[in-house]
Amino acid sequence: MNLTALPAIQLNHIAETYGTPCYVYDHAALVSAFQAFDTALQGRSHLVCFAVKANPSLAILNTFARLGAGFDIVSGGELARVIAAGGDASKVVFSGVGKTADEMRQALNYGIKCFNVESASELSRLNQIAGEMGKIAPISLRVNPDVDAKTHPYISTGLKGNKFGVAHEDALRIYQLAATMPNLKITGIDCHIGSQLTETRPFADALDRVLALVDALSDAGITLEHLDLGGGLGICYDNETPPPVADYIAALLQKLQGRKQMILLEPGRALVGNAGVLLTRVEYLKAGVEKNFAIVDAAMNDLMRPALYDAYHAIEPVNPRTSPATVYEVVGPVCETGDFLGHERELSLEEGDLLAIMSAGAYGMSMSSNYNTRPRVAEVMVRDGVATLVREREQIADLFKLERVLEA
Ligand SMILES: Cc1ncc(COP(=O)(O)O)c(C=O)c1O
Ligand SMILES: N[C@@H](CCCC[NH3+])C(=O)O
Repeated sequence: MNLTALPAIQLNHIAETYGTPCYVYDHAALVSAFQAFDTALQGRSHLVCFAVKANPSLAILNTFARLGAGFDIVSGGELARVIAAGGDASKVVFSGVGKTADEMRQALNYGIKCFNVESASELSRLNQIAGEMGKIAPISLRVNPDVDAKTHPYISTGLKGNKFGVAHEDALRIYQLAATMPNLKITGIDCHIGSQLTETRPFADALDRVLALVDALSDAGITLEHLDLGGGLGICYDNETPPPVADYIAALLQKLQGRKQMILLEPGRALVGNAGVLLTRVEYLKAGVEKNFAIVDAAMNDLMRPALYDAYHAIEPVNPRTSPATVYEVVGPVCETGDFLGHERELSLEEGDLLAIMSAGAYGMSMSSNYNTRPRVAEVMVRDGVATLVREREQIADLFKLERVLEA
């Protein structure tokens, strides 16, 4: 996202009206990111399932639902959000290695499109629960293709040693097992190899492995209605050069020529990452012995990606100054040395300045916490120049309203 998308005058106004820290989302950027996927898939039966974990804001889910999106969920909570936001349960796929019995019941009751099953044990549990409910559960197996996604190890999911999916070499056998289970219907195959991928190659390699399985399944008499190729397309945070959506999809479609199945994708970051910024104000400037610190009012609990993955987010002054820049560590008020938002940033700052932490629309608010008893921040969406508060800032009393002290 570049700051010209949301003019400084508007960001200043949002900060004054709703306070900081505050996430701000650009509706037009959300729409155009979704349309890039949808358009590239035109002419194929397809469903773009937004990965809710990237940003579960009701306003964002509702924006995508209106555009016809499906949703990739990983919990009963995410399913409830999709429904609350006006999403269509019949366009929901349910991923995740640890689905509980209650979550399975909830999803069966809503009539989701497909369970992306990640183990043989999960298959048995789902078969049993569907049977108890007198329902047939639509399933695909999430296959782990053992392909290196070439991304941060914490967010790589398609290698043999990862907990996700069933091993490629076990998949045929487990599909055959599924075919014997009376309360399951095999509808697809699923594969997701990791997040923030910046090359097409790992996607293409994974697809080759998936298609080899599709053919083996077909030879074994198991036909599929859809192929779910997961999410994972990266965005530019700094100087990465991920393929444009159209090129990434063209590379997949080239391999899918002659195949009739519906194509599902589960993008998260690519739909929301560059549609959001985190606004924060400089509280103090502090000259240390070795480093200068810009202490801002946002912290690792609001945006944990830098602390967790050493991830880079550009930091831009909303109202740039012309005075000479200083090199700052941009840090928050949390009591951890790992509480930083940016290292060695050249900025010209004064206390009270407003900063925008860029590319914060994905895995920002969704991974925020109340660490240090900090209320989660407000969220604002801008559509056609109008800013709307889509989530109120938490009140401190909210943070302990579920707690009790022991009686004396
Ligand atoms: C199963 C599954 N699908 C989709 C996604 C979305 O990934 P991304 O935000 O990288 O597109 C994830 C997260 O990596 C995931 O685990
Ligand atoms: N939370 C990660 C992405 C994880 C994807 C979840 N499967 C990030 O911020 O980059």
